[in-house]
Parts: sequence; C-alpha cells; structure tokens
Amino acid sequence: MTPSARVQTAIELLDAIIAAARAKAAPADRILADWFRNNRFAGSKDRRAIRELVFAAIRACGPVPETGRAAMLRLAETDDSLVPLFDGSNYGPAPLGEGEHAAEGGVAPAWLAQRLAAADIAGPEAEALLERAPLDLRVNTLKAERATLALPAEAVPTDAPHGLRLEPGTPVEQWAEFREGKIEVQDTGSQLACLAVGAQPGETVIDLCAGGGGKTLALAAAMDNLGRLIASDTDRGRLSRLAPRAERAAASNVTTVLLDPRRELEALAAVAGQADAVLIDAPCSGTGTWRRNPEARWRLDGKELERLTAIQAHLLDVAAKLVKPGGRIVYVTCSLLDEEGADQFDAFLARHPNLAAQAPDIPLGRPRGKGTRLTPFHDGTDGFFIACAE
Ligand SMILES: C[S@@+](CC[C@H](N)C(=O)[O-])C[C@H]1O[C@@H](n2cnc3c(N)ncnc32)[C@H](O)[C@@H]1O
Repeated sequence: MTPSARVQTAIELLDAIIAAARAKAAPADRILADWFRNNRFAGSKDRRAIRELVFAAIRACGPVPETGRAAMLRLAETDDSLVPLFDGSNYGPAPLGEGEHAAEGGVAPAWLAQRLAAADIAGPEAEALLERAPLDLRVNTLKAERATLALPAEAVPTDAPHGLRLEPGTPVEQWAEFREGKIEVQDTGSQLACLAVGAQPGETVIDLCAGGGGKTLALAAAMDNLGRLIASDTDRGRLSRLAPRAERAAASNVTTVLLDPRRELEALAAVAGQADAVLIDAPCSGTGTWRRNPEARWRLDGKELERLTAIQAHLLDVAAKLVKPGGRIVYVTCSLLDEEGADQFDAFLARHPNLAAQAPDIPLGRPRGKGTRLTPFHDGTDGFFIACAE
C-alpha cells in the first residue's frame, strides 16, 4: 500500500471506531482485527503502519471527533509528514479543502478533563495518561525466579518483586517461557495491587472480581498454591478464560465461582465471614488505562460513571460480609477519579466504623485519601487507586 492509501484506510477505520464508540459497540482493537482479517492484501508493514496511525489519531483527539478525516487532520497538526499525503492520489485521501477543520485536541472530553483536574490529574500528569505503555511481565514464582530466568530479550527489573520491563511490542506471546507459564504479561501497577493483598500460604483469599484471572494467578503464586483461593465474577465468558491460564501457570488452588449481580453473597455463602483477605478489583471507568485503551475516554459518560460507582460501593459492602474479623479488604480501581477511589473508600469506611484503613505496603505511589495512588507520570505504571481496610 502507498503511504497515502494507508492514511485513507486509517481514516475509514477511524470512522468505524467513532461510530462504534458512540453506539458503545465493538472496541477499536476488534474493528482493526476484523479489517486486517478481511483485507489480506495489507501486509504486516501496512498493518503496523495503519494501526499506529489509528491509535495516534485517537490519542490526538480529546472529545469524540466528528469524522475519521477530522481526527487524522488533528494528528497532521503535530506530524508534518502526514500533510503531503492528502494528495488526492488513487486510494489516498482527498486534498485538504479550504478552511477544513481538524478535530479538537486535548486529553479528554471537557467534562472528564475537569473531573480529572479535580482529582489533581492535570498538566503533565494528564498528558502522561496517553503515552505509550511499556510491556511489563510478572515472573511466575510457581515455575521460575526473576534472578535466574533467561529471556530472549533484555528485560529490566521493576519495583514489583517479580516484575520485568520490556520494550512495548516485544512478541512475548511467542516465547517458550510464555507458553510454559513462566511469565505473565501484567502491568507493574497491577502486580503491586496484588502485593497489597499480602496473600499468604494457607489463607482463604477471595478475588471477588477476578475476570480472566490476571490477579488471581499472582495471588496463587504468592500463596505458593497453599490455602483456598476463590476467583469469582459475574461474567461467565471472562471467568471461563481463567482455567486454561491457571493450568499453564500451574496455579492449582483456585476455585472459580460464577456470581449473579446483586446476589453475589448467595454463591459465596459457604465462605461468608471466613476470608483472610478479599480483593475487590472493581469494575471502573479505566481512566488509568488510557495508555492502552485511549478510545475508552470517548465511551464514558456521567451516567456510566454513576452506574460504576454504585457497583463499586455495593461490592465493597459485599466484601465486608465475606471477610473474617481482623481480615483484610483490598479495594483497587484502575481509575484516577476520586469518586471511584479516595471518596468511594472514605464512604465505605463511614458505613463500616468497625473497619480501619491501613496504608498499602507497596514500594510505589503516593497517598491519596486513605489509600495510595499510582500514576503513569509519577510511577510509570497504569493509573491505580489501592486501599486496604482491616
Ligand atoms: C477490573 S475488571 C477485573 C480484572 C481482573 N481482576 C484481572 O486482573 O484480570 C472488573 C471485573 O468485575 C466484574 N464484575 C462486574 N460486576 C461484578 C459483580 N457484581 N460481582 C463480581 N464481579 C463483577 C467484571 O465482569 C470484570 O471482570
């Protein structure tokens, strides 16, 4: 494909991504994957270039752009090499029109940028939310040790006890060490959220919102497979991905439990009041993960945020019923908004005067309310709020 044709293809894909964001339909990654599958004439270099153009254009636009072309024009304002490619050539974009407008830039739609600023995420802290994320690994201590594991590419130890950092795009999924379950792809912030649980061999630990089990596997390793680890979620599809991952990682003390929304305690009745620790990796707006999902900021609205904060409050109250007296509740969101973090946790403690906050014992982050906050700018991790109560 010519460079102009790649730009035009990226514009058309952006049109599809914008429409899907408005309709809360397929995510950008899926739209790209479908297009690549159906257009085999695009070679691997074309695919890489188109993907980079699409994601750079998404990052460049704060609010949802009107069209893919307006988004690309916004990107062209910061990348001079794109301007001559609007040349009207075969398969390329039409030449620039007189007074044609580029989409609006910025970190996020205005309402959301304001909410972030209210949580002290502004200026460089806000801009760093859209940088390219590194590729972090967790060495699975059930199968390997960071100090002795040899990998095909240079990896730098991170502040997480078993963490390694690689260049973004390193094809780790093709490595034998990945297939053998010696390494997992996991952001350092996520690894530290698991560390905050302080899971010990022999304990009963509940990973209440386990999803596909990213954190469950880290907890199983911390427990050295000893004790009970319950991984629950309301999403059958996500939870079903856990078993093969656990097998690959040799995590053998995990039991999965499918929950009904609002009736979570029914399925977990057998362990109510018995857990040494409950991790709530709550569903959230994901404002801390825009480095990986920049288009998520086009999908969020006030109503969705309200829905999420209500679920978070509910799950915190569920956890309070699962934990045994003196047990630990660890609340985690990959959001930097206080309504999902510090304020949510304060409200929980006010509803449960028998519980007290404990500062999470992790090597990165800064205090935020009664918890700790990690940010891409300050900590080089995804954005997280992590708080513990006992
Ligand atoms: C942030 S994701 C979890 C990611 C996962 N812990 C990991 O590390 O891969 C939040 C999860 O909460 C789940 N969830 C939503 N509502 C829930 C509920 N009422 N009870 C339990 N899980 C719920 C979602 O299905 C989603 O998988």
